Amino acid sequence: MSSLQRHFLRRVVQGVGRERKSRWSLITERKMANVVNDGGDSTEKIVNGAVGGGGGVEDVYGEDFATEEQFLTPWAVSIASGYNLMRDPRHNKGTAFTEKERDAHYLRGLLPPAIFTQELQEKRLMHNLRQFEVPLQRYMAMMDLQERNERLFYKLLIDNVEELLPVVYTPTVGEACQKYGSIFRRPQGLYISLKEKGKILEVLKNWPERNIQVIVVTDGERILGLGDLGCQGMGIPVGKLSLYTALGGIRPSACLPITIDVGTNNEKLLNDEFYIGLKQRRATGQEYAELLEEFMTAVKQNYGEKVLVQFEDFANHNAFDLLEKYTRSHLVFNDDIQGTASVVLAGLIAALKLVGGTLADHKFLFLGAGEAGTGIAELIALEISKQTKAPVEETRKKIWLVDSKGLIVSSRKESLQHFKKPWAHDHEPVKNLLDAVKAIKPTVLIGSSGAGKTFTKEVVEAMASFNEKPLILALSNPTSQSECTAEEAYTWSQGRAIFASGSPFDPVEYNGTLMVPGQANNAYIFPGFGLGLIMSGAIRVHDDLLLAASEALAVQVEDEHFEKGLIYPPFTNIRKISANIAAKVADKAYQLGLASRLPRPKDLVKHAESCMYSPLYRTYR
Ligand SMILES: O=C([O-])CC(=O)C(=O)O
Ligand SMILES: [Mg+2]
Repeated sequence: MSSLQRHFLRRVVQGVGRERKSRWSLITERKMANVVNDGGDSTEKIVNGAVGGGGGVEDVYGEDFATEEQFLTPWAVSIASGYNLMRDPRHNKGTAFTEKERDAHYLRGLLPPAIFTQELQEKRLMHNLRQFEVPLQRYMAMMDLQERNERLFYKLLIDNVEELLPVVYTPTVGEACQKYGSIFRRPQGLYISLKEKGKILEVLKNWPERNIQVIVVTDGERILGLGDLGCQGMGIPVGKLSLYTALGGIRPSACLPITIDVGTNNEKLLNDEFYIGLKQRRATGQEYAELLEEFMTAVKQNYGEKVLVQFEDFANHNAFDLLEKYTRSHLVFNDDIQGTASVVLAGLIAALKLVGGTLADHKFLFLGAGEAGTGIAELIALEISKQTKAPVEETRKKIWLVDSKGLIVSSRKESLQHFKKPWAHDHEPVKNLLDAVKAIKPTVLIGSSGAGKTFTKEVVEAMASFNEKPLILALSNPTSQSECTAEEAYTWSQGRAIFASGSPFDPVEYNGTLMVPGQANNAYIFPGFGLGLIMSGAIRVHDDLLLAASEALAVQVEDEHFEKGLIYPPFTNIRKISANIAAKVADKAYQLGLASRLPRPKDLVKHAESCMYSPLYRTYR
């Protein structure tokens, strides 16, 4: 018996209860088996699990996978029919099961007689959701829906993306992580703690899905700008992966959220009776490195080398090292360093239409020299180098960073962490941000410190005193950590600032004009970027792929957006945007010889669209 067969058998034995045979679920499992067995290289559409764009098609899985014999193999026994089918969020349709399905799948009497369309269910749920005034209640209602009816969850999220992104993602996900222990209902991902040391491969095998394409992993040490939330950081991988599906079209069963629990240094959590993690201080050094090494090895062993591992919300001191260590052996991507960099670069490229000049004509000042700050700075330097052919050592000199000790200058070089060293330029010491703004006179001010309210009135006024249109990006999340609000940026610059922030702000009226702030959030990039990697079968990430993603996003800002002062397109079109990003990333991967899925599809945009998961219900025969 193969390990896959054993796995399914285990699922059956683990009390799935009834052993009624239902064709569609068998066929689903067979398809997964095929994908796993052929190493993921069957047709691309199957690889990404979207058949003909999904929904509404009779028996979309086709009959060809199933023979009577396969029906009788033990591991292929139906895992859901009747009551269990309704309890299976991946296949449940609730009141939308048709008469035929109710007959065929033992659902008679288990549902009230009315049959709803998915649209009507959506309308009802959106109405219910809007009754909750507290964002966290909306978050919990959405998580409940995801646990109950996955396709409906994604339909809501995709159709109402601007309204629901702040609910399942920043800022609300931040609060959810802070309170994760009390609101915890069902595990939504894998927890790998120090207790699992030596057994990580086995733990991975406990996850019910085999064909994983994207893992988002955190160790919870720097959750958004909220600091160490330990094991409760799980909300972040869960939220990011729901965006991978909703925004990038990766099918949900291919997504795996993981939290690595090496303890927490958060005293409040250590003393909280509802804390769900290990109650010990963080393991560091060799103990930490060994656990991560075991994890990365197990991931590759279990899922192959094309699984994308996205590092999320690790603290600076681990994030850079992990990325550097695994970038040559695994398909890894750090969203906070690389995803944020790519989205900000896109915004800057787009903003040139409003502020004029080339990137090389601008001067950049950052508050915050961690993952986001140095990641963005480096990508800007690379792009300028690409455009001007100047060496990157030169182009870095247009970029200045301020950390907690003031402007980073060469006289500090010895005491700097390695990721700050490239930014230590010659200048006399400057103690604080305001003085740095006055001394450097940047055209672009970027906040990436995780510290809220740090772009004070004086700082914004200084920016506005020597820039006609100061470009101000307050990237820290969630909203409470934003360097300034949209209203402050507009008011203090007399309505001249071009402003975008990591967490969303509502439009602001200034002197009778409605100012619309953009959201410079990595959610624009990682879903499409990941799709591009997956559909091309990329085996490594390269900086040029990030640059390709930035350029792909920037060109999708249209005149009507610029007229409103926006430097990002609205999220409403995000799936189309993601398909375009995916196509450009895949194209670059093919050019660089990093793509393993051959032959290269001719029309990569169309191909990306055809690979995307559709949340529409399927009809079960
Ligand atoms: O999650 C977000 O909204 C953006 C992000 O990666 C972070 O702030 O760490
Ligand atoms: Mg993050």
